Amino acid sequence: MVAMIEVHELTKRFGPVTALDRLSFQVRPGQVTGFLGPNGAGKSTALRIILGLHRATSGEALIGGRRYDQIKHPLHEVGAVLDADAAHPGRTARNHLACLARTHRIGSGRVDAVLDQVDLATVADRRVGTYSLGMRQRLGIAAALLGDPAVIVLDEPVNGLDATGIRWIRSLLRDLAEQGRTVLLSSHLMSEMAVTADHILIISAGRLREDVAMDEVRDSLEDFYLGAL
Ligand SMILES: Nc1ncnc2c1ncn2[C@@H]1O[C@H](COP(=O)(O)OP(=O)(O)OP(=O)(O)O)[C@@H](O)[C@H]1O
Repeated sequence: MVAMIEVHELTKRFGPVTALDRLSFQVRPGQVTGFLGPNGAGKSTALRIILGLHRATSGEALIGGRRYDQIKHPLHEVGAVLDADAAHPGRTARNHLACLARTHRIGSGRVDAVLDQVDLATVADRRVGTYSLGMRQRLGIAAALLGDPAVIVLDEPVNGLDATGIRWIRSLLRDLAEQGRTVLLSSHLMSEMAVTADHILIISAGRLREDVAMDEVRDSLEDFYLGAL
């Protein structure tokens, strides 16, 4: 189930704006990789191209050697959390996950498994509209894990979460990486990356500035980061 993310010379223009400028990097299995950069650096754009939601102007992004649109059963291979509000507020969490499972030919037993994994089992029959932000984040993660994917991509997963929620996500991501999965998460928070990521990719103005093991820079991360921009 090992799969790498490979980004080759990715360029994305929105009219006159160059959001990504020949961006290249690889994300390896078995570790948490942090995708770090200031607001507007191009992080979300790159993640959206990796996940087939934007088309690149040039270059390509591959998951396990294939573009997202070439993957036959994407939920089985890639789990993504881009937006905590993807579920309809009138639905229960269980219902939301069961529909996703049915649509993607995932066994219904996975619904209970992921509800347990994200600690929502006791509230699974409540409507999502009554959930806190932290609970909605957990539900987004449950949906991403439903197909037991080897690759997990999260855009700013700790935004708006309290200390307990942040610690919970951190330990979940560590567990997923230890299981040999490829975990990529974006953030503009260096402090969060210092305790979560094994490896960091720093981008600014759509270009890769650094690609480095966290152990090499942890002690001076702020200086390193600001120096890289
Ligand atoms: N759909 C779009 N249309 C036009 N410009 C866009 C679009 N999406 C992104 N951009 C521009 O591309 C650049 C990169 O934006 P992006 O959202 O990828 O950055 P980011 O690193 O994710 O930032 P943030 O941390 O603020 O989310 C910005 O200049 C942004 O304004």
